Amino acid sequence: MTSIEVQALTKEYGTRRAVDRLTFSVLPGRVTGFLGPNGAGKSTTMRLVLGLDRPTSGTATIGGRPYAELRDPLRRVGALLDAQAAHGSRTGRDHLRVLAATHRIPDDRVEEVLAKTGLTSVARRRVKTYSLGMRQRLGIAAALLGDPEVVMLDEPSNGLDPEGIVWIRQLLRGLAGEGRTVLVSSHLMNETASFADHLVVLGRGRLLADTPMREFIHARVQPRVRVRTGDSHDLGALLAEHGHTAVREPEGHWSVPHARVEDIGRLLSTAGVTVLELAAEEATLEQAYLDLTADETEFTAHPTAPQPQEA
Ligand SMILES: Nc1ncnc2c1ncn2[C@@H]1O[C@H](COP(=O)(O)OP(=O)(O)OP(=O)(O)O)[C@@H](O)[C@H]1O
Repeated sequence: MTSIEVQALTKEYGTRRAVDRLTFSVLPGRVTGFLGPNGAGKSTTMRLVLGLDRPTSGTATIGGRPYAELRDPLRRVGALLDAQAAHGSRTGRDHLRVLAATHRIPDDRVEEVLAKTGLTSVARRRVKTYSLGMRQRLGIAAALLGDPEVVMLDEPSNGLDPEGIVWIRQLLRGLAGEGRTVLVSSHLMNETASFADHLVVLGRGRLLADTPMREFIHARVQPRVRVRTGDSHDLGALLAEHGHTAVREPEGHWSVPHARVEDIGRLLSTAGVTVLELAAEEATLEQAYLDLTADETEFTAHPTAPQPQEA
């Protein structure tokens, strides 16, 4: 199957380095989440992979060839970069038929992707009447038209309603399950956590991480046990006797880092403590991501300190 290979890829706009010596691979059979703060270089990298922009140096290839050299590119690579790209005065169906005709793709396939993206009932409407979510679906339908081995989607969940978000998750998992190479950029961490197997994270054009998602989270955020008790016990002292450092949170519960829920539960039960809540707090992708990118964010709102009131 086909991988995307990015090798020492660099793109400068004037004096600004948007992409800085990036090297990574996107492999088949899994969904790779492409993350990074605003302006980190995700869209630029995707544009370079798709031959829409020329690198200053380095290479980006698909199955060993630059995009421009692919024969029948729509059948090899499907991409959604900008959901607004469709012609507003065409119907959704006609937009796809025009694309299909230029690649000798039969009209039956247009009907298939309309059905797959839930657009059959609105296929006769002009694109300018479509909501943002419907345009996203149309962009995804266009990306899937050639039944490509490689699928690249820039912010595909943008504008989708909750049902659409569930749909895209299943779609991405399905594409990877069929052995395709799937690269998806997103700002939504919970979303990305629900569909990605692997992550590539950029900050200011540089590679910050290229790792399986589980490893990415567990290397940065420790799982904790959350406990709330009914008694006014000094839980901190009790847990300290057993080698745990518990922290009392402002909301009133206790957090016990590096602990297992089974051990804490047994310990509290033996001590006769009334337990109201006991849960394993899973580390989240959002925590891990914010930890990694804290210093890489170009646009950060700094809270201003309150100024002394003038008399
Ligand atoms: N055509 C261009 N001309 C000049 N600068 C550009 C151009 N395209 C992108 N840039 C700059 O390159 C940097 C990377 O932008 P890019 O859009 O690739 O980031 P991104 O990670 O996709 O951001 P976002 O999450 O906001 O979409 C930014 O500083 C951006 O201003």
